[in-house]
Order: sequence, then structure tokens, then C-alpha cells
Amino acid sequence: MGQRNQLLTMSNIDKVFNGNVQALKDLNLTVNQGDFISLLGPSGCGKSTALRLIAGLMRQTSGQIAWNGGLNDGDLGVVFQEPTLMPWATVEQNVWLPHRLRGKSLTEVRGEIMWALKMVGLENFQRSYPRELSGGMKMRVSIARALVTQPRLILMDEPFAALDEITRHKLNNDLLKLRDKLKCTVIFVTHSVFESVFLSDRIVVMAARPGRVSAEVNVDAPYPRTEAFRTSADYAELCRKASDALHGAMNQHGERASA
Ligand SMILES: Nc1ncnc2c1ncn2[C@@H]1O[C@H](COP(=O)(O)OP(=O)(O)OP(=O)(O)O)[C@@H](O)[C@H]1O
Repeated sequence: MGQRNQLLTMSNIDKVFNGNVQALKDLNLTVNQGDFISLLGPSGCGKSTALRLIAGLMRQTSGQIAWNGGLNDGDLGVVFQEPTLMPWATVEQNVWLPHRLRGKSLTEVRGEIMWALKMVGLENFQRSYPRELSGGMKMRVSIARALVTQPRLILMDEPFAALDEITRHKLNNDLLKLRDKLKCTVIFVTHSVFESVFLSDRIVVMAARPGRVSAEVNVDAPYPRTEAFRTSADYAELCRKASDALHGAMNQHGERASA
């Protein structure tokens, strides 16, 4: 793989809540165009906080987030753990939301909505309501909504954590296909070593109290990744490596906590 251009840089990021909860301390992270990065770490290490800072949903207490080429409208798509769909609106109307908030009519962007639904395999469900869909399908709608503006960066906060394992594997496979088609950059928050190894090319392991980057694991396995990769010795070895890094991060926490 060739040298990738930088997309964004987070430098010396601190985030303190309510004057005394230090969620992040001196977090440094460079994201390159085309990266699939997983943020992996124990509960409370600040993964969601880091993602929300990148999304601009909150501001850091200190430090800088710099975007190469600036951040334009529609450059970011965000997917949360819950699909957060409007139950009274159809699939099509739900996916319309980011454009609607920008003042565009449904007719004007119907082509883009259908493109996004096709990307997630739901092109025949545009008139359905969320209650008529399975958990996995609702999550696909949520992903289509994040894709509809054709963002450069997709931020995903444990999007598949609430799904059963078979559905989760399927959506992991589909997400990689999608990323291959769109050539977008993804930052993916997860608790799962297995999921992080399957999906990403870089795993950023975070430690808690205060939240910071503890280690980085490069997943040197080629894409496309298939079921054969999931059952390979290489995958098992990479999972062991990521798991060791995670335990290292948790021990750092323990040492600090008991110091
Ligand atoms: N709005 C908030 N107000 C006060 N404290 C907060 C707020 N959001 C997060 N925190 C605290 O900041 C720390 C980091 O939280 P964050 O949700 O980012 O961690 P996380 O790694 O995503 O956790 P999890 O894996 O459990 O979702 C935690 O101690 C949390 O309690």
C-alpha cells in the first residue's frame, strides 16, 4: 500500500467534563485518507468522546483538531450504536434527513437517497417503516443516512454491538465491501478485539483514566477480507496481538489506579 495523505490530525487533545472528569489527556492521532481505524479500549477510556470531538458534537478543552483541506458541509457521516431512526417516517424519509436539514427537498435528492439505500442493500424498502425492519436492517438504514451526503469520513460508535453475532458478521462483511466501493475513511469504535482485527488496517488501543492512546496495532492483512480470513491462523495471531495490547492498556490503568 502506498503512502496515504493525511485527512486529520488530533494534537495534544484534553477533554475535561464538569471541571474534574478528565476523559482524554494528551491524545494524539493522525488519520490518513482511506484508513480504516478502530478505536479499541476498556469502557470509559474516552473512545466515544474522541469520536464526538471529531464529529464536532462537542469541543475539546485544549489541543487542536486540524483537517487537511478543511471540513466541508457533508464531509462527515456518523453512525451510533442505536439506529436512532424516526419511527413515524419511512426509510426514505429517514435517509433524507441530512439533506432535509440542509434545506433540500425529497424530490431534489431522491436519486442520492436511492443510491445510499442501494449501497446497503435496501433499495426495495424505501416505503417501509422502521417497525417493519429487523435490527440489522434498521442499522443499514442508519448507515445509508450517514452515507447519503457521500462523506469523506464515516464515524461509527459501536454500531453493531447490540446485534446478534451472525448479523454482526454479515454487517462487518458488508461494511468492508461498502468501504471498498466508496474508498472512504472510517473510524470505528468497538470493544471487540475480533471485530477490530477483521475490519481495520490500524487498531488504536486506548487506556483509561485518563483516556489516551496506549498502543497501535497494524493489521497487515490484505483486503478483501472474507470468511476464510476470519478462520485463518493469521487472524488468530493478529487477535492475540491486539488482545495483548488491550491487556497492556488495562494494566496501565491498574498501575495508575493503585499508585
Ligand atoms: N457528558 C459527559 N459528562 C460527564 N462525564 C462524561 C460525559 N461523557 C463522558 N463522560 C466521562 O468521560 C469518560 C469517557 O467516556 P466515554 O463515553 O468517552 O468512554 P468510552 O470509552 O466510549 O466508554 P464505553 O466503551 O463504555 O462507551 C468516562 O469517565 C465518562 O463517564
